[in-house]
Amino acid sequence: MAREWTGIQQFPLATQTKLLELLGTLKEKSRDSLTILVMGKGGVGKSSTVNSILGERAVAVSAFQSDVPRPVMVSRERSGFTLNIIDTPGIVEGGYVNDQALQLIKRFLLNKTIDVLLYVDRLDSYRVDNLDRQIVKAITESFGKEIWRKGVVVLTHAQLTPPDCLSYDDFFARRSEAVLKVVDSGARFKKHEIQDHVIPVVLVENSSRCNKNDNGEKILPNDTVWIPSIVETITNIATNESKSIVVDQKLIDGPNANERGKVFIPLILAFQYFFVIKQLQKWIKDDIAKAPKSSWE
Ligand SMILES: Nc1nc2c(ncn2[C@@H]2O[C@H](COP(=O)(O)OP(=O)(O)OP(=O)(O)O)[C@@H](O)[C@H]2O)c(=O)[nH]1
Repeated sequence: MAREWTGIQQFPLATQTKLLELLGTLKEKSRDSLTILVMGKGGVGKSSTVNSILGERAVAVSAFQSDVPRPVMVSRERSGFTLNIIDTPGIVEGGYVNDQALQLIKRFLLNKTIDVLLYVDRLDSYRVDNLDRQIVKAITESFGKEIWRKGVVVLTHAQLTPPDCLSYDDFFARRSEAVLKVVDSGARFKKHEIQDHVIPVVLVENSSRCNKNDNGEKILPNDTVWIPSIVETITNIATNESKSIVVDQKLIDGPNANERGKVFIPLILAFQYFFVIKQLQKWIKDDIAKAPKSSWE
C-alpha cells in the first residue's frame, strides 16, 4: 500500500504547484502510476536523489556503502496518483560489477514495469572509465537496450565551480557528452539510433547547502530550478513513444542456450527424412531388385 505523499508539502509553493501540474499532465494521459528505477555506481547520490524528489528522508543515505545491498521501493500517493521509486545499491565491488547484487535487483523487479530509468553519476568527475562501461553493459544485458529509451542520465553534486578556463555550461556539456558516449556504446546503439533518441541529462544538487531563488526553490549555478526540472524530464520520458519495460521471468532468465535453434529441429528432421532416410530406402530397394534371384525363390 502506498503512503500519502506528504513530502510534497515540504517544497516551496512554486515547486509544489509545478509538481502538481506535472502529475495532472500524467493523469490527462491516463497514467495513474509511475515506476522509476534508480541505478548507478555506489555513493554517487542515488538515495539522496530519491529523497530530494520525494521531499522526505524515505531511504537511508550514507557516506559509506551499505552493508546489505538490497533494493528498496518507496511508494507515495497523491490525488489518486501513485509514484513508485526503486532505489538500488551500487552494483560495483572491488572494481567489478557484482553479479550477485545484479541478480538480487533483477529478482526484486520481477513482475514490475519500469517506466523510467534514472542512471545516476556525479557531475564533478573528470573522466569516465571501464567501470562505467561495465555498469551500462550490465544494465543493458539485464533489461535489454530498450531500457535506455526510458533512460535519464542524472548528474549529482551539480553545485560546483568549474576550473578557471571553463564556464559552468561548457563543463556540463563536456561531462554530459562523456557520460552519454559511454551509455551509447555500452547500450550498443547504432549511429542512427543515437540520432533518433537523445538520452536527456539532468543536474541535481542534493546538499542542503544548495542555493535557492527568491521563492525558496533550490537552484543550480545555471539558475535551473532543478526539482521541477527533473520531474518534468521524468514525465516526458514516461510518456514518450517507447514502451515501458516489463520485467518478467523470461527477461530475468536471459537468453537460454537450450532454446536457441529449437525452431530448426523440425526442419532438420524433415531434411533427414526426405533426403537421407528416403534415399537409403530407395538404394536398398534398388539393390534388392538388382540382386540375382536364387533358384528356390
Ligand atoms: N554535496 C553533495 N553531496 C551529495 C549529493 N548527493 C549525495 N551526496 C552525498 O554523497 C554520499 C552518498 O550519497 P548516497 O545518496 O547514499 O549515494 P548512493 O549512490 O545511494 O550510495 P549507495 O547506496 O552506497 O550506492 C552521502 O554522504 C551524501 O550526503 C549531492 O548532490 N551533493
